[in-house]
Amino acid sequence: MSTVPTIIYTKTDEAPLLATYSFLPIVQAFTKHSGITVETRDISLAGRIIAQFPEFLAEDQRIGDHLSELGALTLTPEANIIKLPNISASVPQLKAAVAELQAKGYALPDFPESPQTDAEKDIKARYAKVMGSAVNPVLREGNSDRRAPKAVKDYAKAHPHSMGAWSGDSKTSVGTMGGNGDFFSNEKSVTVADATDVKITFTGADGSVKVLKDSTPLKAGEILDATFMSKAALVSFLGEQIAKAKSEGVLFSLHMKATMMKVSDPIIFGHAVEVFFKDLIAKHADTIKELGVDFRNGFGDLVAKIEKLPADKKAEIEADIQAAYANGPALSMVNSDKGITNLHVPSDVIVDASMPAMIRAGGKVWDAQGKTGDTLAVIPDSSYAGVYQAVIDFCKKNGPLDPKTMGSVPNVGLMAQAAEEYGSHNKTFEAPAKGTISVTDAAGNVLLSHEVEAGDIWRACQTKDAPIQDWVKLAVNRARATGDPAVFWLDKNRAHDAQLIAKVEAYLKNHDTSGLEIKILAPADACTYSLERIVEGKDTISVTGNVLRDYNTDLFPILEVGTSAKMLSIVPLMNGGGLFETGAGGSAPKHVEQFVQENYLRWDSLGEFFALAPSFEHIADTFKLPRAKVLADTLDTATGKFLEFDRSPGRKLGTIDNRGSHFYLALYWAQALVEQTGDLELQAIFAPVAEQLVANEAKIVEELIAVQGKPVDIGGYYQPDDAKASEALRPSATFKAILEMI
Ligand SMILES: NC(=O)C1=CN([C@@H]2O[C@H](COP(=O)(O)OP(=O)(O)OC[C@H]3O[C@@H](n4cnc5c(N)ncnc54)[C@H](OP(=O)(O)O)[C@@H]3O)[C@@H](O)[C@H]2O)C=CC1
Ligand SMILES: O=C(O)CCC(=O)C(=O)O
Ligand SMILES: [Mg+2]
Repeated sequence: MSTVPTIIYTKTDEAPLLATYSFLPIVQAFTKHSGITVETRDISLAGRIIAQFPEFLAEDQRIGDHLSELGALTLTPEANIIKLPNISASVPQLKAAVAELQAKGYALPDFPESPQTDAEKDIKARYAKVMGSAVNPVLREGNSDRRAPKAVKDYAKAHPHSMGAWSGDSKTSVGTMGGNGDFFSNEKSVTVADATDVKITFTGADGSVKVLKDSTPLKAGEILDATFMSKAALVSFLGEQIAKAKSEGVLFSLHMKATMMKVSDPIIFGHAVEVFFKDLIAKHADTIKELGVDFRNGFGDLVAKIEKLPADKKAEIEADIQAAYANGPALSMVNSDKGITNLHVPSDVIVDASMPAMIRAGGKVWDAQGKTGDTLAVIPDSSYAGVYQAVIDFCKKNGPLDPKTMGSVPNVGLMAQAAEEYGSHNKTFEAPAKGTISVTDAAGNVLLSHEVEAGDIWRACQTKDAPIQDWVKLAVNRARATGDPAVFWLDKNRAHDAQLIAKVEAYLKNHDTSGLEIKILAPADACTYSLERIVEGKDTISVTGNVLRDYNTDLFPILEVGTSAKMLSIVPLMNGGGLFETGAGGSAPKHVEQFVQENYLRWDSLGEFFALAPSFEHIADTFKLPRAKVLADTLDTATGKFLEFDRSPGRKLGTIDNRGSHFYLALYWAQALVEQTGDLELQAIFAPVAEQLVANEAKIVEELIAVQGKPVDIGGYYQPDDAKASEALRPSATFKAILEMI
């Protein structure tokens, strides 16, 4: 065990990275006399790309594989990681990041779209390692406990965020395939009694055999599922939905998770683009082929590549694009000013955040004119789509939820060791032809098999037993700690869930559940049950699998407290370490755009504050370091005061932004350190600091606000220049000087 208490503060991307330039120096100053070391590790997209290609780069450009290092650390009891959100890159983002780094002098290889040689295949495989959700599954060696702290709920009740109106005649609804060839309907699941190693094989109708994955070790008691989405069913479903949106006069929107489901969902996304623009694509098939357009990267891939065409050809295609828009249903927009539609980039619209935002807005999305309208929200697979329909039905009947009075739905999520769908990407395949895909164990027994057609998307998912036991324990602990009902969102009619229910029922018996209300309900029913309670101001713990963990921890926070940035998000690692995620949301790309345009950062760091307190507590416990507990308690007090005085970033220029909010946190933290009497040495150290911060409040705030309103250069998007970014994010000389006193 390491002897120096160390917090690893992750260096990530976009808005959280910008916030780090301002906040980390504060954390380092406040921990300086505590015996705690605060170090960073670079898990940004740029850092992860660089780490893959050492031999292409100069010595001083190389970065070690910090992600693997942290992955190993999560297996140890002293692991203590503050994990900020990072980019889960789609192909367009990956290419943009590579281009930026190349322009900065990094001799990285281009991303090979269709690799031919072994060397190109190796390069593509290395890039594949950093694509999509490549970070979280490595670090999440524990299950998740996400909830809105009481102070945040109280704040939302006192300062309710806006909620769009919902009327009974809203035409918004969810479109999903249902029992028609989707993942839900085709799922098969087994629990293996003994450890084994399974092989995934495709056998063509012509008798040819291809091993898709040679080895997947399973532990005793592990659940293994397999399922597929029929391409034919999907394509015909998408055609129907597009026609339906048009006939109902609502905006068509598609909601996928192409980042986390990085193999299956870009394929589905690509089909949606191809169906929507069917005539255009048929008419220009040859040109599209020549240009090497890949619709899995979104319609934007075509829009970008036609730039290379001669002017007349380009104009012809552009006119046909306009005709396609005019012919189809109106498309929901990501950015109507720039003409970016829902189908442009697969990572622009991500279901966990996009559906709650739509629901919060009263069932509305943006149209091409910048107005809002009702939508047919298409979520092809029906495993979880019903949850959103349940919320929509509830709001249509009862009107919008009221943040002033509503209860809460915290979440206990099964995610350790890449549980369920989010661990499926290395076991997801597009069927090469008509045939059978089978999973056989080490003894040659067929565990699962499906008849597939060319293009069907087949996937297998694993869920280990130890994480399930840990998850059940965590659920019981939360129910005991709160007295609230705990509902397992599991559907006995779904193959995987049926296996899980058997385990849940067995493992609940290992715990004292007397007096606790524990239920198992199918997801949509569990959602309705929780909503019926939420309007009565009651809390209901949602105990879910990995995907619903992701969905629910944006859905309920966004409705309850306006954003998932304010969530406490703890991952008690199974070997005793702690992973403290900051909030439950992402890296807020649009905040960066605003920052570089007008030097204003709207990012709210409450998630970071909430993560840091239990991180200190973990150190206090693990290293028997009372001073760490003092830091935790005083930070808690400071965060409470921060909420009470409403010091989160404002929404408009001229108010304090992220940097000002950090100043106030520092001020309140210093004051709390002075007010405590348990550690007199710390009290003495922080007395002059608190005094200086109070005395200079007006000056510091003025210095922080003075820089707003003009563009600012941070020297890069994916890899900002540290010196420039640090200067931009720490514009108050007075505040800096006071921190240096510590
Ligand atoms: N843990 C992780 O590493 C996660 C990473 N991601 C990644 O983040 C990127 C963007 O994902 P996306 O789905 O757009 O979701 P985001 O959560 O980044 O953005 C959705 C919106 O949430 C609001 N928001 C989120 N966090 C904050 C914050 N701290 N302060 C203020 N507002 C906030 C903002 O909108 P508003 O105007 O409504 O306030 C923001 O535009 C992707 O690359 C995705 O893969 C996503 C989720 C988790
Ligand atoms: O890892 C990712 O890509 C996103 C994670 C996420 O959305 C979540 O855990 O809530
Ligand atoms: Mg999420």
